[in-house]
Amino acid sequence: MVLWVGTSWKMNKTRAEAVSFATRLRDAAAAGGWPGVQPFVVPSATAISVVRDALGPDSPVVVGAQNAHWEDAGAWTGEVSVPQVADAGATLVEIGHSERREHFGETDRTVNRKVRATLRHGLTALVCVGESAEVRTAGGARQHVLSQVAAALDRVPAGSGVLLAYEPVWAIGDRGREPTVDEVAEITEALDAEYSGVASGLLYGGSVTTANARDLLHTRGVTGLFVGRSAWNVDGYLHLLRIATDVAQEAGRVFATKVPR
Ligand SMILES: O=C(CO)COP(=O)(O)O
Repeated sequence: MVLWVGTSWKMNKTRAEAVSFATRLRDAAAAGGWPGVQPFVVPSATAISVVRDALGPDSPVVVGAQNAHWEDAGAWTGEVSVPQVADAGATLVEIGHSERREHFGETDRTVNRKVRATLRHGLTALVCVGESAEVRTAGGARQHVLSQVAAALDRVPAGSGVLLAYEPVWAIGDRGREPTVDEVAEITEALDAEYSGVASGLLYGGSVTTANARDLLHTRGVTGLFVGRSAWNVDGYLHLLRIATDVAQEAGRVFATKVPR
């Protein structure tokens, strides 16, 4: 068991900015790294290959893609496929982020197709789920998230290399509200009870900061963090990785000291 701590850069960073971030990460990894923590970065598709190269061949840092189509190739203008992002150096694909569900028509069905395509090619699928403010206010958060995960994992066997990220829509981004630990635990506990045998990690995402990361990592069911704004600056990300390393080494948690890419 490791703590997965990563960042999606969303639609940010030129290749030069991405390389400069990755170079600092490479140097920090060489200086001792983060025992018990699995770092990952999810650049725009344009920067996947330069980030992979800048990290170097033996880097412990996983590189991901923010999206990939369910078909391997074909007439799908504007899309990228799993084999294409793998060719660029990604070993993980983020699927079903709420911004993609809201703005780009992602549904539980397309999420499931993308998960299965990702696993078919041997990449890790990072499946994002989470309820809107309206659903939470109406008392349906737990049921909503459980049904999103059930749909995403339809016909996905246990131990396939799936990570889940619980990202409540109301907590994400500039207009997001920081959650309480109890709000997160209500969902992560339920996901842990239902899916700990299927998913190899359960991350929390949405308004994570260096101030709340420790508490979130101690929240029941949570085994990682998926971070936007607080990790877009490499110093912020390195700070979060140090916090996670401390949590990983605290008594009561047993983590591997070196994990494969
Ligand atoms: O969407 C997120 C990660 O996927 C979280 O974004 P923020 O950390 O900026 O709220």
